[in-house]
Order: sequence, then structure tokens, then C-alpha cells
Amino acid sequence: MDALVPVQSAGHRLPLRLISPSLYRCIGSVSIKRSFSGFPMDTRISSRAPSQFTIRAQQESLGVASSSPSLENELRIKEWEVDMYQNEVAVSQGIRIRRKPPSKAPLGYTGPFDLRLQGADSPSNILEEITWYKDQEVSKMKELNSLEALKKAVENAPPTRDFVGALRMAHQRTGFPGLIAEVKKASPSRGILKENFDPVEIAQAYERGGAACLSVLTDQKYFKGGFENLEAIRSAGVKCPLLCKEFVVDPWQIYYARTKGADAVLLIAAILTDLEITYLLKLCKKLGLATLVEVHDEREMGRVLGVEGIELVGINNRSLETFKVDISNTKKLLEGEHGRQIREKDMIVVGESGLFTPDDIAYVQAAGVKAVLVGESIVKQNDPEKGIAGLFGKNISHT
Ligand SMILES: O=C(O)c1ccccc1NCC(=O)[C@H](O)[C@H](O)COP(=O)(O)O
Repeated sequence: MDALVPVQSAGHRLPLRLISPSLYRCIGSVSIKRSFSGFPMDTRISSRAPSQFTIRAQQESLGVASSSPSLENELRIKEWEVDMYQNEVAVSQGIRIRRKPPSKAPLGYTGPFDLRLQGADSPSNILEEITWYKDQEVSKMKELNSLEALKKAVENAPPTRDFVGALRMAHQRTGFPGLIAEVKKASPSRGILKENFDPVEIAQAYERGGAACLSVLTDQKYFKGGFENLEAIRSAGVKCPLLCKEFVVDPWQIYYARTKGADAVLLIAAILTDLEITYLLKLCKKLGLATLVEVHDEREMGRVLGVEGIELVGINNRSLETFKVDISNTKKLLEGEHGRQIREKDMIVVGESGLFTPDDIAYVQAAGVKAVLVGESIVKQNDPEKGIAGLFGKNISHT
């Protein structure tokens, strides 16, 4: 019989981990039962034959043992092992982005990971760099905004708006793909896109121009965005549903986005395992948020088609590893079996990045998209409202 022992006591926390049941078995003594929050209040250690670690954790939870350096080290080892196993799951799913910089095994670790190569300890591309930074940033933000406080705020938050419905309606109304217009000041590939950047003014212009929804960059370091932009646009009375364009690596971010006025969030398949996507989708549904699950290649498309409940799939034409933009990526990923499954499931496909002209829009529409996500080509215009008409070759506003 498994012994279940809470591990979150005396300040010790196993960070949130989303790992598969087979991984639980494989790791031997760690199993993680997620509460509604997705956080480790319910994290439990189970052990067939309780180890020193579980015994101490049990003692500690009962208040019969104070935290000792060796207990702390054992926890560190467990945490490190979970990271290592999580990496292995990601690699087995073809995910090349490592979620954290490789780290040496804690002192005293003896086990199968000892001999494995961990790779370079500097990020191998921009997406990996952003992901590593995000992990640290989120840890700090969590200290300022507890999950408990966020949950309370979510209870009192106004209802979300129907992101997917708005895209379907725009598609029916205009005959063009529904537009998700991006409020973005800068990007790693293009640098500053707009010097005098007023997010609310841009959002209002997009809405007048006929955008169905807006995408708001909330990443500060790499895109010069912020959650304050999301909040400001929402408070200014813009009616278009809002996508929180973030690099989500932790469920805490979903709660945070919800409290800041998001109606939808982005999940990037290149950095999340299948189980993480499944879990985050469920969490979003619970909080009334839509999800845009983004893929870049055939493998990622195959993975997300295996996940239940996805309504919106984004195909990014920009390689987030090399920055190369090629809109034929959308066409390629919608051909053959994947395209057939998408039509069968009635999913909305969003063509993302590198769309500048009416020909580009016609090209991705012919490939099968019912929505497009556009940033650079419209945000750079002096008048983003006119920019939308230029992009479609026609005025698509409601009037
Ligand atoms: O745009 C980048 O440089 C970038 C780098 C690393 C990760 C993500 C990145 N961009 C996010 C996007 O995918 C775009 O903002 C979005 O699809 C709009 O693209 P565009 O119309 O080309 O501005």
C-alpha cells in the first residue's frame, strides 16, 4: 500500500510538476495529485517502501522533526530528479526547448541521471532563452501575488467574452479569416516596431478597423509589453475579446491572466508537454478562458491533434528558433491527414506571423485558415485602422 505524505511543510515546496502516471511510477517515490488550483497544496509523496525521505517528510508534517540540512538536501535531490524526468518526457515528445538551464546534480545524488549528458548550459535559441527567463520571472511574481489571492480575485472577476465565437462571427460576416490584431511594441526578431506606442489607442483603432479579437503581448523583457496593457485596454471599454500573448510555463500565469482581463491565453506546443497542454486546457475552461494552442511543425501538429478539447490551433509561420518566416508553413501543415482531422473536428486554424498583403491573406485562407493573427504589418502603420483595410484590400469594419 502506498504511503501518502504531504511534502509542503516547513517551507519546503516541490514546484508544480505535470508528469504522467508512468513517470510517477518511474520516479518511484513521487506522485503528484493536482487540486483545482494546479498547485502543490495536494502534492504528495508516495512510496511503496517509504524511504528515509518520506519518513522524514512525514515526521516533519506531524511536527515531530525540525527541518534538517539532510532533509533539505533530499528534497533538493527529489526536485532535481523531477526536473530531469520532466525533461526526458519532453524530449520523448520531440520537444527541443529545455524548460530550465541544465544544472548539476545536488550533492549526494546517486542515480541514473549521473552519467547522462545535459547539453550546453546557455540557451540554444531565443525561445529557450525566453522560456528560462520566464521560469525565473514567474517564481518572483508568485511571491508578490499568491495563488490564493489570485483565486479570490478570479471569483470576483467580470465574465470573459467569447473569443472563439467572435472569430467565427467575423469570418461569417466578412468572408475573410477573422482577424486577431496584435498590440505589440517590439519583438526579438524586429526590435522596436513602434516608438510612440499607446496600447489603448492602437486597440481602439484595431476595433474600429474590424478586428474580431486582439492579441496583447504581456512579456516585458523581450516584447516591451505588459499586463498593464491588457488591463488598460479592457478598462478602456474595448469590446473585442483579448488574447494574453505570453509564454505560459506555469498554471499560476493562467490565473494571473484571468485577473488582468484576458479572455484567452496562448499555449505554445514547442515548450509544453502533451500532459501540460491537457491540464492547462482544462484549467482555462474552468476559468472561462479560450486557448490558442500554437504549433510550428508537423510533429507539434500531430501532438496537439491527439489532445482532446482544442478548438483553436495556431500555425506560426515564424520559426521561433531561427526567426525565419515562411507562410507556406501554414499550407504545408494543413495538407494531408492533419488537414482532414482538423476539418473533421471543426477546429478553427489561425494563420500566424508574416502576413502583410491581401495576397498573403488569400493564400492562407485558401490553405484552410478561418482566422489570422497579425502584428507587424498593421501595428507599424501610422493609422492601424487603415492598416487593416490595406491588409485585407477592403474595409472590413462593421460599418
Ligand atoms: O516575433 C518574434 O520575434 C518572436 C520571437 C520569439 C517568439 C515569438 C515571437 N513572436 C510572436 C509571434 O508569433 C508574433 O508576434 C505573431 O504571430 C504576429 O506576427 P507578425 O504579424 O509577423 O508580427
